[in-house]
Amino acid sequence: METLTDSQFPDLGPQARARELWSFLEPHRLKIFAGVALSAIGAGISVAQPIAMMQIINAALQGGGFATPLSVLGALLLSDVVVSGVQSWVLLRAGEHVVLDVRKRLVGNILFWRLSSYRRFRRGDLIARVGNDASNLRSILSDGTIEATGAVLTLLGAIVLMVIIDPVLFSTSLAIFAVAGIISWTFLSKITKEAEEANQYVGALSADLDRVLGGFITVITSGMQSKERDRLVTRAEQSWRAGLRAATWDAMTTPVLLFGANLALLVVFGLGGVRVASGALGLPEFVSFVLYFGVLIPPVIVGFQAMTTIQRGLGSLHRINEVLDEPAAADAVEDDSGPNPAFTRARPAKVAAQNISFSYPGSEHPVLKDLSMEATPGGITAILGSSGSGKTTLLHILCGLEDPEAGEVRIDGAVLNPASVKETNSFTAFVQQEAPIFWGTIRENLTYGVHHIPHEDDLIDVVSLLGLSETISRLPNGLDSHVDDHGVSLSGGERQRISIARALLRRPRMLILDEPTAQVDAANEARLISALKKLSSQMTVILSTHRSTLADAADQTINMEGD
Ligand SMILES: Nc1ncnc2c1ncn2[C@@H]1O[C@H](COP(=O)(O)OP(=O)(O)OP(=O)(O)O)[C@@H](O)[C@H]1O
Repeated sequence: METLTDSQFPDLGPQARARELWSFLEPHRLKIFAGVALSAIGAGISVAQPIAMMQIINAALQGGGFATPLSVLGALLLSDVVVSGVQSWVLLRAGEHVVLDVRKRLVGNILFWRLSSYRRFRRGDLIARVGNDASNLRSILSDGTIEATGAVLTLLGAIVLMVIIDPVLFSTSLAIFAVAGIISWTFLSKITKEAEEANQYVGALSADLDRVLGGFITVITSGMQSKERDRLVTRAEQSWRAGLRAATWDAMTTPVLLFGANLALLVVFGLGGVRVASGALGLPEFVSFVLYFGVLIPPVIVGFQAMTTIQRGLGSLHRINEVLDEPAAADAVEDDSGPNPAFTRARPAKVAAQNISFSYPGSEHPVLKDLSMEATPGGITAILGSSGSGKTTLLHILCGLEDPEAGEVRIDGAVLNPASVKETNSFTAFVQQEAPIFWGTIRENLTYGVHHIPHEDDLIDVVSLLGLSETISRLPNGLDSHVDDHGVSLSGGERQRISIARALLRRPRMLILDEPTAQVDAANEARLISALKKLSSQMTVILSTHRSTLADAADQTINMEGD
């Protein structure tokens, strides 16, 4: 079991983290400033309460009227409740907005990545970043900022008034409190590091779970359930251990502060008593100083607790930014699925590759070396070669999913590059070897990525062309029957034929099929061949295959081994 090392948890430093955090908060600055302003008002109200109390004591000592100071105190208490309620509402809403924004940015980026970016992440880990890590940012605003801003402002107000009342008493008690504060502060960065590590392990747990679910039947039939369970439990324990370490630092923060506060309070009472006795400090001032000290302790504790919440949230920030830093297509905004209607039933694409070479990152052996080919426009070009000879890689390069290291692909004479790939995608249909079926109905799967809702007759034609009519008529709701996430209620051959039907419904100018008959029986293969023969005059078909029948039906064959 691999572990995640320290190098995966770079210590960015508080400034870098604050900058990163601000990039997410900035769009909601008005709500946040409103929340902070309300915090300031709330802090002012809290700080004013001991002053009102001092007025009441003065009135008692001097025999004055209580009515005014009492009603002022009542009004302050009431407004405190209202202001803190509104402030929480504003910041909680801002927190929800931030999470939504982060999720929008994450999915908006991920969906427009190049293939090379997908390979850098595990699928389950990406899901955890969009789910778990994005949610963690909410706590920065909902718990952290609400409490931290109120706490800091109350603290500042209390400090100013305490300095005015008795600077000597204040500086002595502050010195003791400050030592405890400095010690607690050092714990905060440790909390971020441990929280980030815990999140990394949650990501690894999700990725491992995704891996098991993806091959569930293999797991069961290989008798690997216990081993896989242990692996998942180990991931959960790794996250738990990091969480425990964060909790330990978190738990130590408050007691250290409380110890300092209690020590300082003893000094306030001792030294304050001496100063009242010597006449250096009046009794009402001493009482309000003690009250201010009481006002000061909770914000410090709450402020530090809020900082620990923020530190935990920051533990997710780096993981979110890793995803956002991956380059996405520049025009990652509009997604017009399906071929451009202008190309519908238009001429077949001209597809040529000139001297292309390609290696996968980290591999010393090139998969493709100086390869040139030209597909037959309006015909079938079959790519042949042994397993691992690079057929799929070539198909990916021909439709712009991968960029060759050397050489170029030309579509209709124009060089295919990341800028033109969207245009190419608009008239291309690609059928993967794995023939993925999406959660939804058969109809939704057939029309996925099809620009126009096809006429029912067209659907029925394509379904019958691929020999799917009987399969679909057996399903409870025909075309509107539901298939599950992995299409497991369909056979491999049925999945493959539905994927091909989907591609044909796009009416592409360039149809790319990766081993389209790998899971199809002889009768259905013959059916597919005659369909392709019929349709290929309208499109350029490029397919990879190991099957001789399919190769024999092609207008041209290209052997990857060069024979
Ligand atoms: N993402 C990847 N990273 C590194 N190497 C890869 C990657 N994908 C494929 N390869 C390697 O590149 C080579 C060509 O793979 P490719 O899938 O193109 O072969 P293929 O001819 O389509 O094989 P098959 O007939 O088995 O489908 C193989 O050696 C494979 O191991």
